[in-house]
Amino acid sequence: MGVEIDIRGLTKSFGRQVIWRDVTLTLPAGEISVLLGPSGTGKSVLLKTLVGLLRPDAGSIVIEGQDICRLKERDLYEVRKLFGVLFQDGALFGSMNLYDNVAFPLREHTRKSESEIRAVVREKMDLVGLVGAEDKLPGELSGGMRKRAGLARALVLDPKIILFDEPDSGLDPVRTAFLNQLIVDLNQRIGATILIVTHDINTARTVPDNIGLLYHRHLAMFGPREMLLSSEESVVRQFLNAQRVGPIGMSEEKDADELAAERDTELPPLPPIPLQMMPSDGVPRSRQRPPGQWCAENGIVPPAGSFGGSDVGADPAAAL
Ligand SMILES: Nc1ncnc2c1ncn2[C@@H]1O[C@H](COP(=O)(O)OP(=O)(O)OP(=O)(O)O)[C@@H](O)[C@H]1O
Repeated sequence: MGVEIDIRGLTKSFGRQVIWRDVTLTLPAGEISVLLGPSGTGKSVLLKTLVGLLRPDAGSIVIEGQDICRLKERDLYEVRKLFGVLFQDGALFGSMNLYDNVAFPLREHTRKSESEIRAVVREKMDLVGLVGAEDKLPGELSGGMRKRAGLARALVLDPKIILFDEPDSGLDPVRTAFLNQLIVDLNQRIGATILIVTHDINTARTVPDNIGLLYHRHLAMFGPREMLLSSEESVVRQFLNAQRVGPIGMSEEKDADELAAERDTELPPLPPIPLQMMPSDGVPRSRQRPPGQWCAENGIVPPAGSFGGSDVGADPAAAL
């Protein structure tokens, strides 16, 4: 089962460049969260800070009662075992075949015998649909296969937290849909806490339980998927609906003249909130909320046509 990550007042600068300040959010245990934000807003820096590869200037990250920002390197090494990280390109060793790549963390961090390692590698390769490709070198694989191999390797130590850095980068929409399904199925199966950094709006709208948006050196909003998808907050609305009208410009922020020029531009209505992606077997994940529940509980009327026209508050399995 996953663990909660409690982030309070996190601030990070490189020299005089403030990346973000006072970032506060809780990643709920066992839920899937997505982090969005224009390029350069420090999403990857946040992921690296979560696994202790970068130290923040201020703030805390509490996991299982320990503030990892205050841990010594030796203790951090133990905490890192809670994490599985899928980097953008899979971060595989080019000279090792897939089997050895996936076995690597087990050989480095455990005392398992080679036959035990074989069983774990086979299970994870099976989970990501790569059985039979064990002898291939990373260079012989497509981008999607490399990502899946990277995911198998991220899973071998049975992580309680899985971080995905742009899992959809370089993938076509079909492969992205398959990978997203794999993430949802994985969450259902092992209950890990998952954080996905992505630029893919479709992923952000359909996969997570929660969405966060980094913008202008702070966390503009973080909360349940339906809260963000029904938000009238201009930056959230612009980003999640991929619109040009709004405060985000080509180089992050529009200036006063640009904003004044579009003051009278009428924004298109919010698009319907789509149904959340279900696990392949149609059984809702343990932390999955029925469609429309958040809106109903908070007195928000979702945009017309939301949830595929299903009844608000209906059982997600029934909505398929
Ligand atoms: N180790 C570092 N030293 C100095 N500056 C850094 C370092 N790592 C990142 N930065 C800077 O931090 C800022 C945020 O980078 P980051 O890669 O986290 O952005 P991002 O939101 O993930 O962008 P993208 O969506 O384009 O991947 C950038 O200006 C980058 O140059």
